[in-house]
Amino acid sequence: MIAYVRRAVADRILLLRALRRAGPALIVTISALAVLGSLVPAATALAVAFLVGRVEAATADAVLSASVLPLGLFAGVLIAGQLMEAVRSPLSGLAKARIDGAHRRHIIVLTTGGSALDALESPLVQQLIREAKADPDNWTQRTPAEGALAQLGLLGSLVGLMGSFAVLASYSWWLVVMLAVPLLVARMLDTAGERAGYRTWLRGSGEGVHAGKWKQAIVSPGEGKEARVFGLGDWVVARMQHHIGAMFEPVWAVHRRNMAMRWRQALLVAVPVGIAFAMVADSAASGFTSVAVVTAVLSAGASLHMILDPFSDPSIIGGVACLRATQQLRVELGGAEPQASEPARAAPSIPPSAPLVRFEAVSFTYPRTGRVVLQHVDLEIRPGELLAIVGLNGAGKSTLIKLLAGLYTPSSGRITADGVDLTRLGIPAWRQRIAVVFQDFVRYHLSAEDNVVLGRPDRDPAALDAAASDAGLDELIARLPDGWRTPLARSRTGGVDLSGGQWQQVVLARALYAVRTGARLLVLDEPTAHLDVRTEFDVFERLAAHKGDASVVLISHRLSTVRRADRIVLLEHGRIAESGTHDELMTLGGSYAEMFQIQADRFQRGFDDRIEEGELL
Ligand SMILES: Nc1ncnc2c1ncn2[C@@H]1O[C@H](COP(=O)(O)OP(=O)(O)OP(=O)(O)O)[C@@H](O)[C@H]1O
Repeated sequence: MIAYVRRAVADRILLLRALRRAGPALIVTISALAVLGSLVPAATALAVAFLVGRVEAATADAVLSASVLPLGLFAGVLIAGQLMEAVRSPLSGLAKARIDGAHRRHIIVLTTGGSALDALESPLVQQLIREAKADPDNWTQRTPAEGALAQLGLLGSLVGLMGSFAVLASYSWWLVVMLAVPLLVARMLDTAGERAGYRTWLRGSGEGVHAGKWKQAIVSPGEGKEARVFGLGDWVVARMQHHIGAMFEPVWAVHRRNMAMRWRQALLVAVPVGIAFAMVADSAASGFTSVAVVTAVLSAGASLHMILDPFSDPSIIGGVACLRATQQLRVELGGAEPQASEPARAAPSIPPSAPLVRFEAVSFTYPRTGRVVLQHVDLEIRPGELLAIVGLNGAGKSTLIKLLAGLYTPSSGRITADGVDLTRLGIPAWRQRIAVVFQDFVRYHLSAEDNVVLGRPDRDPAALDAAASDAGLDELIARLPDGWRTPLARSRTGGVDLSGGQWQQVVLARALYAVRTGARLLVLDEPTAHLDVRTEFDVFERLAAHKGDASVVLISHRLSTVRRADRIVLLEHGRIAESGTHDELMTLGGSYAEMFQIQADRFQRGFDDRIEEGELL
C-alpha cells in the first residue's frame, strides 16, 4: 500500500514537472481556469437552491420577481463556465504544443546523442522509444502534455470536490463519507481497468510496428513498386490486418472485461447515492429540512460523479507511462540528461590538418551476438593518404568504418587520432573532423542543397558549388527545375526522382562539401557501387584530385578502381591479411592478387569486374 501511494505521488510529481515546459504564465492561467471551472457544479447547486428557496418563500404573485436574481445568478454561473471552457481549450492546445514539442526534442537529442547506435539496435530501446516518443500511432497512446494537463484538471477537480463536500457537509458530514468513499473506490476500479488496457497494448505494440512496415510497403513509392509488380496488394493488406488484430484483440478483450465488470462501479455509486437521497428527501418530507437545502445537497451529490471523472483519465495513465519510458530510455542510452544547447564538452583539441589515426589491437563483437567480427586489427591511416580497404562480403569492412565513425566502441583495443583515444576526444568533436558516406546512405526527401549540406554548420555557397563540380554533380543541378532548391523526391511538389548513380553523385558531393568545410578524413563505404566501371573510375580520379590534404578511406569491391590507392588493406574474416600498394600485393601473390586476376579475367570476357563470395577457389 505504501509503495502504491509512493509511486502514485511520484507519478503526479513527474506529470507536474512536465508542465514546466509550457511556461509559468500559461500554467497559472490554465490552473486558475481549471479551479474556477471545477467550482461550477457546486456554484450551480447553490444557485438552484437559492432559486428554490426564493420561489418557496415568495407569494404567488411575486414568484416571477423573486426568481429574477437567482435565475440571473444561475445563468451567470453557466455562462461563466462556458466562457472559461472556451478560453481554456486553446490555451491548453498551446501548452500541449509546448510540452510535447520540448519532449519530442528531448527524445531526438537523447537518441541521436553520443554513440548510441549499438543501444539503438536493442529491442528494449526500440520498445522504449515507441512508448516515449509522444507521437501517438493509435487511440491507446497518450502524450506527456495530455497527462500533465489532465493532472492539472484533476487538481481543479479536487478543489471542486471540496466545494461539493462543503455543500454536502452543510447538511451532514456523514453524507460526505457515505457518497465520497464508494465513489473513490469506483474510480480506483476504473483506473485499474484503464491501466490493464494500457499494459496489454504495450505488450502487443511490437505487432503495430510490423503492421506499420506492411503499410509502408503499400504506400511508399519505393516499396510500393514491388507490391504492385508482384500483385501483392491483398496479401500485404491481409498481413497488415493480421498484425493489427494481434495488437488490438487483447486490448479489446480487456476493455470488454472492464465493461462487463462495470456493474460493480454502478452498484458502488448507485446504492449509497440512492440511500442518501432517500434519507434527505425523507427529512425534507418530515419538515426537518427546507426544500432549498435538499436541492443544494442533491445537486452537489450528483455533481460529485462529474467531478471525480478525471480520476481515472486514461491520459494520466498514458502520460505517466510515456514519461517513465523516457526515464528508462535515458538510463539505457547512457544515463546523462542531454542538453541540445549544451556546449560540446571540453576535449583535447585536434589540429585542422588530417589526423594520424591508429587502430591498436582493435577487436569487436556486435552487442547481443557473441560473434567476433574484428580481431586484433592494427591499422594506421596516415595524414593525406588514400587508403583502400578490400575484402569479400562479410569480412568486416563496414564494421571497421562504423568504429572509425564512433558509432560503436571497440570491445577491446582502442582507436586514436593524433595519439588521443576517440572516446577521450569526444565523439561530437571527432565527427566534425570526419565525413562518412555509408553503403546504405539515406536519400533524404529534401532539396538538393540540403542533401549535400546536410547538417554541417555555416552553409557555404561557394563550397557547395565547388563540391558539386568536384563530384560531377553540377550538370545535374543545372538541369533540375529549381536548381539547388529542387526537392529530390517526386512525392514532394516540384520534386524529381534521381537514378541510383545520380544519388551516389549527390552523396559524393556531400562528402566533398564536408571536406571543403573542415572535415579532414573522408570515409567512403562503397560510394560507387551503382556506377558503371568508367564512371566509377572518373569519380575515383576526381576524389584523388580534389581531396586536398584530407585522408581518404575507400571501400570498394572493384579492384581495378582501388589499384591507384596509396595503400590497399585486405580484410579477411575480421583480420588484416595483406597490406601494401597494388604492385606490392600483386608481387606477394596472395588473396589480393588472386582476386584481382579473377576480376580482370571477368572484365576482359565482358562481365562486370566485381567479385562475390564463392568465386575464390
Ligand atoms: N548491426 C549488426 N549487428 C550484428 N551483426 C552485424 C551487424 N552489422 C554487420 N554484422 C555482421 O558483421 C559481419 C561483418 O559485416 P560488415 O558489414 O562489416 O561486412 P562487410 O565486409 O562490410 O561486407 P559487405 O562487403 O557485404 O558490405 C557480418 O557477418 C554481419 O552479419
